[in-house]
Amino acid sequence: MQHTIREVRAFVVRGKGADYHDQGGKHWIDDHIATPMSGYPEYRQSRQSFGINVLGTLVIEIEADDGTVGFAVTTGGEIGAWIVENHLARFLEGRPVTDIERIWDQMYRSTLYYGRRGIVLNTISGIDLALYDLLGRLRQEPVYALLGGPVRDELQFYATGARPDIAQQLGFIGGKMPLHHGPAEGEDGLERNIALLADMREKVGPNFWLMYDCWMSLDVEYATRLAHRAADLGLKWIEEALIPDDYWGYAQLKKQLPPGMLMTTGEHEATRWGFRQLLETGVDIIQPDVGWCGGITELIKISALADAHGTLVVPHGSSVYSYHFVVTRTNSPFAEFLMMHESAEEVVPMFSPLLLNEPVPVNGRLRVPETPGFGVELNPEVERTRPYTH
Ligand SMILES: C[C@H](O)[C@H](O)[C@@H](O)[C@@H](O)C(=O)O
Ligand SMILES: [Mg+2]
Repeated sequence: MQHTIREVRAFVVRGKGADYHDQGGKHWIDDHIATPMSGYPEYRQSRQSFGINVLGTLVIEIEADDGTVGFAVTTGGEIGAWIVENHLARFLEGRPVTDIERIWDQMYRSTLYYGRRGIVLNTISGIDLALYDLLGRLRQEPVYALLGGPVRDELQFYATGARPDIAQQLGFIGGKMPLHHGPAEGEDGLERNIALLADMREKVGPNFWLMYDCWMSLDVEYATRLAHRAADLGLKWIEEALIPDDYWGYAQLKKQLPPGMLMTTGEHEATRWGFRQLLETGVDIIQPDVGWCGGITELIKISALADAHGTLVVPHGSSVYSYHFVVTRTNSPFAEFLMMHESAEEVVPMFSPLLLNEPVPVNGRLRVPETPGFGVELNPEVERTRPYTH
């Protein structure tokens, strides 16, 4: 039976949730982490000081003609809600739920004059994810079954956070740390970056994966020096060393890295075109966020392009939205789990407290639940507002 879309609704949630950088108190994720703003000392201690958490969470609900509601969450807040209600809803309401490709193409093409990447693609991603959630609920199938089914029984994860030593004890296959010091802090900062890595290598032994996430904070020269110093400590990959638009810098960095060290990036890239340009740099692993790159519909295309290049796709941590995708792709052998516990010492749901039934890895592994859609529900105790209607 064909179902049509009755209404699209957009809500905003403030605090934690999908805008996972929006944490309070003393959280490892906001503790002097190197960023593109680190050249300004006043913005060096905290990423919230320059606004990493200004957007907030965007919640998108899509209701079918029989009352079934699919939803998804992403980073987008009030700006995303405005785009949904005032621009994109027109391409969904009254249309078959299965019109996913046509809806995506119209959302992308109709926003090209002000979109292409960033908040507009976050919003398009959120709508696309909500459509897949709705379709899964209508068909009573998990999203991974709509994507061709699992190619592995369970997912294995590396953990991102301040404590790779604890991640090792918790059964993860590796630990990715945020880089704390960028070029503006000179040789002293570089030595401190290396000292932290050396200390962690001492704690985890020679074989546990250790990675640095540079969050767009470096230049080619500094990243090259850091990589060569870190090679002796077995750094497995250097992540997002440069700003996303510097494809030329990434191509240069890839040529200058020590043999065997991987170059990874992509969480702030979007669309098959952006990733085509990134793949031409020789990047070893791309890390699209399914809530930011264009959703499942676009990530399928990005992943196939990467597969043809022999490039792995390990999506940026985005909870169930990446798990249902990764489990169906042969070139996604493992996934990321972001440790959102404030000291990264415990496994807690990534988007907590926003979602009910949000699964987490146990001993670094997870069987994706067979529950219809993405298998999660919105927590009714989390306050949300609908700032616009149409
Ligand atoms: C840990 C990093 O600084 C970011 O906060 C993180 O969101 C992202 O870059 C990641 O790869 O998990
Ligand atoms: Mg990253």
